[in-house]
Amino acid sequence: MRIRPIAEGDLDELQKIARETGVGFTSLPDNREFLSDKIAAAVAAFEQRTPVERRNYFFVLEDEASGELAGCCAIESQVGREVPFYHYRLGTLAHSSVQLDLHRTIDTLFLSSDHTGDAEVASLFLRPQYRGKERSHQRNGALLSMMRWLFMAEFRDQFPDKVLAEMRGVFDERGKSPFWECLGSHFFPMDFDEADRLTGLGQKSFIGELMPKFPIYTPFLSDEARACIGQVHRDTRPALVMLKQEGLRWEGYIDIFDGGPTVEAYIDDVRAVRKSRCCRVEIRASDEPPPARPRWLAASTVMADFRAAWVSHGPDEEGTLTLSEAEAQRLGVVAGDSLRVLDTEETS
Ligand SMILES: CC(C)(COP(=O)(O)OP(=O)(O)OC[C@H]1O[C@@H](n2cnc3c(N)ncnc32)[C@H](O)[C@@H]1OP(=O)(O)O)[C@@H](O)C(=O)NCCC(=O)NCCSC(=O)CCC(=O)O
Ligand SMILES: NC(=[NH2+])NCCC[C@H](N)C(=O)O
Repeated sequence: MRIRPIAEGDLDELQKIARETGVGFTSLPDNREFLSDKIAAAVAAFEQRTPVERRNYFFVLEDEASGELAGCCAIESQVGREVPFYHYRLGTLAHSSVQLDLHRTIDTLFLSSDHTGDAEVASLFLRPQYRGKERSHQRNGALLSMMRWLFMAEFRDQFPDKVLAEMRGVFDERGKSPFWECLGSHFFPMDFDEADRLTGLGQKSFIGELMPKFPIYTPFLSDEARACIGQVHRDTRPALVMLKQEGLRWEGYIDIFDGGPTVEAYIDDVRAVRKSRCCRVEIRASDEPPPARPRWLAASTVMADFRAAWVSHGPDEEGTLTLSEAEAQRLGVVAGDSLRVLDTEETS
């Protein structure tokens, strides 16, 4: 399995993935023209033809044996530069009366665009047949999620100080979002799917304009809606676990439609950004069977034709990484090239 930038020829496969993503997966609506534009924008980003603050790097995970796309992920260099990027921030208002000797604090949602200019990791999706439960030895989900930190560490000067991720919120068994039903639907007369589709197509700001701007006291929401605040969709839990392991935290920002949490960090504080390092490649003649659970992640140090994959060993004390022929080919390197590596099991 290897990661590479998306290419023009991937449109059919990307559309298949878009159909599989399901409710609340905003960034991949099943719209061929949109997906085609997304690919073109990504190709231009990897070729560094777009300004650094407008780059949407879109990666795919490719099954070398079948040529099939197993999944995808993305990094947006800066959000909210073209259209406003809204959240609700969960804050506290204190209400007190000295005369009555009463002091109350009430949770309140404030409309914000505090994350304007931050980078975003997004669009993390692995087809079900490639997920942990089916093929636990391959750590495909971790490869997709974590390779983005190697990319950001390598091209650090092209990213801002902070990074965020918006997580899919909670939906009931009928696919309805209790948060949307209680809040958004009063201001925008359509179901969540339609609002989410418009958002994915880039029209979130226009919907955002119509959402309530004054602070919302959460006791006015239904119990079901309140219970969604900061909670994620079942299928998104592994994605959140992986981000938290890298040090991203929920600071009280939520999605204005489904209440899903936004997690964030300073890029320089992200564990994998801090721990990854460059090494020089050597090639060995013999092949060995891959380890039962790969721990070393390697990625290109060049942007055009970027690659990332698991490798069976880490670098030695001199910083030399010895790869098998197959690994070198997978990563598009020859002896003497450099790669960025990460020990994914190294803690803190
Ligand atoms: C998120 C992924 C790609 C993850 O892939 P897998 O399911 O194969 O993951 P996995 O290898 O089984 O697990 C990854 C890590 O999470 C841990 N883990 C797995 N399941 C867990 C659970 N239920 N609760 C807590 N932890 C769990 C494992 O220990 C593992 O770490 P170790 O390997 O270290 O043991 C997939 O589940 C998926 O496509 N989900 C549906 C789409 C989705 O909701 N995507 C997120 C949307 S939100 C978004 O895109 C923004 C976030 C982002 O871009 O990162
Ligand atoms: N609250 C939400 N539903 N946010 C969107 C989450 C999905 C994911 N971050 C994406 O890029 O599509």
